Amino acid sequence: MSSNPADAAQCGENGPLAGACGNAHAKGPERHISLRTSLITLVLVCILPGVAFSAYLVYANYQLEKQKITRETELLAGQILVELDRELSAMESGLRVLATADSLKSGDLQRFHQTARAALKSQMAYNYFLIDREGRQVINTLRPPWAALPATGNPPQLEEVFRSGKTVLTDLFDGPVTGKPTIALGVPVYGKSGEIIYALNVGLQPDYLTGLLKRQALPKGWMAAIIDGAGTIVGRTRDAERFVGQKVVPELRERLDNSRYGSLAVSSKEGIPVTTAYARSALWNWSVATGAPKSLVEGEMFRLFAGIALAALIFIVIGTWLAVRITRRVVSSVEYLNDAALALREGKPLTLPKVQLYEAEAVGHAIVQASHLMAKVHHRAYHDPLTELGNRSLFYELVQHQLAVVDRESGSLAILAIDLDNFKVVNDEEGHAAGDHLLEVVARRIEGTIRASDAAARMGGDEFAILLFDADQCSAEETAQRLVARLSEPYDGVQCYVTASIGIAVYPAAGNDLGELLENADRALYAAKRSGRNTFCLAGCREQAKAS
Ligand SMILES: Nc1nc2c(ncn2[C@@H]2O[C@H](COP(=O)(O)OP(=O)(O)OP(=O)(O)O)[C@@H](O)[C@H]2O)c(=O)[nH]1
Repeated sequence: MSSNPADAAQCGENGPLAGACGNAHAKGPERHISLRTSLITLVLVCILPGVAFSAYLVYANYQLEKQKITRETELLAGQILVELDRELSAMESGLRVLATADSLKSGDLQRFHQTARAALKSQMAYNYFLIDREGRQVINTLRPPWAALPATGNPPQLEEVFRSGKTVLTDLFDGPVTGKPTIALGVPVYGKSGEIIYALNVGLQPDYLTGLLKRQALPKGWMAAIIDGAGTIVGRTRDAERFVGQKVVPELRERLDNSRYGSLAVSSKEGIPVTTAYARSALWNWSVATGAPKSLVEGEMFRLFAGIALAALIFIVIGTWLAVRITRRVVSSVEYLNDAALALREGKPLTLPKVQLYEAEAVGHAIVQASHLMAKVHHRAYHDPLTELGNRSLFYELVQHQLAVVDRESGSLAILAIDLDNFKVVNDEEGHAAGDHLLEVVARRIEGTIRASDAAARMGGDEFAILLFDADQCSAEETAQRLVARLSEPYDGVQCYVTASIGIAVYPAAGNDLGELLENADRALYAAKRSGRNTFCLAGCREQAKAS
């Protein structure tokens, strides 16, 4: 309890939870956090690290996936390049065999035309054409052997065949006969004396290279392209018609010029961000590039992030909802318990407070038990154990209280002081038990004689007192008259004749406060005794007793 009555009063006025006030005073100002805030914090503390860790795992997985995809694009670029090299090498071998045809060496170009056309059927080649040392086409399987052929328009790269005698793979150029984009693979044709007399070339269409790419097992959404030595796209898995003949994006071009293989993040010709890998052939100076859209990996990551965010949101909503429910339960239980604890001071037995928590229920039971104990103590403090009437303390409190009411409402009240006559004789002659019994009967007779709204008390020994509410002199005297008569009636089991004397004090005539009223009532009582007992006397009236 607070040592300062003012503080205690203040605590009492602070509402149902004022019980906590005492501690706050004892320990000084403390930081108070509501249960709801604490529980919501708990929910967040439990959920957020899990969310952060999950997000980290998703991000780490994304990085791994990115590395994996980079490796796979590199691997795929290498595989396609091997395939391309193999195809071109096979084509070169066929071309070299064709270059040794007797008809070429003997100069029978018409017969060679037939041989070449026949060879077309077994090759993926578009056409064969023969160029002499002056760069003129002398045979083209796209034209009859006697037809005139363009004297110019062949790619200068093919001149290298005559210079070095090596196989040459040209970049993309517009075929002088068809006017269509073409690639040529040329080998030397040696004459009888061992000099290079022609360059025999096979023409390839970009469709052939695109077809080669499409035969590869590319994961869904991926793309691949074949790039010539000038950085021009010569085959492409996606939108080949649109992009074949165009240069690759500058970033890739730069990388192709500087390294044989590698990877980079770049946007494709369509503007799609792709993880790109490239590999340049050691044989032909051509490259293969493969690309995996970043959205495949990032989309998966964003889907996972969205899933985590949604799950976290659901957990937070459920956790908060539970926290609010638990808070309500705890707070309502604490309020009920607090109300019950405050009601203890009234000294009335309580019923179990309405609590929703098992732990609070145990406290509630303890409070109920305490209330029963308090009620007993309270009853004992204010009641006479023998007669069960109120005792002196209760009587004084009642009179004090009623005097305040009467003053406010300009009413009246009367006090009757009663003392049994010759009661000692009962004790002496019939024993203490008989005396006790008689006192109990006297109490019941007093209660039966006054109004239910009046109050009777045993002041001690054989003395009783009565507070008559709203009583004036006349009604007080009538009541005293009835009491004297009732108490003088015989008592079962008691031989002695017992009567009672009564002193009456009417407020305000007989005194202004409790002390004066009691004193005057006692005086009147002794006046009644002096006037012969078994009668009553009004305070302030000189022994004007009325015999019953
Ligand atoms: N049986 C019993 N006797 C009590 C109790 N309390 C007091 N007494 C007795 O009650 C008597 C009261 O004394 P008095 O009032 O002087 O006796 P009285 O015979 O009534 O005398 P008057 O009032 O002058 O008529 C005493 O003998 C006490 O011992 C009680 O609780 N039980």
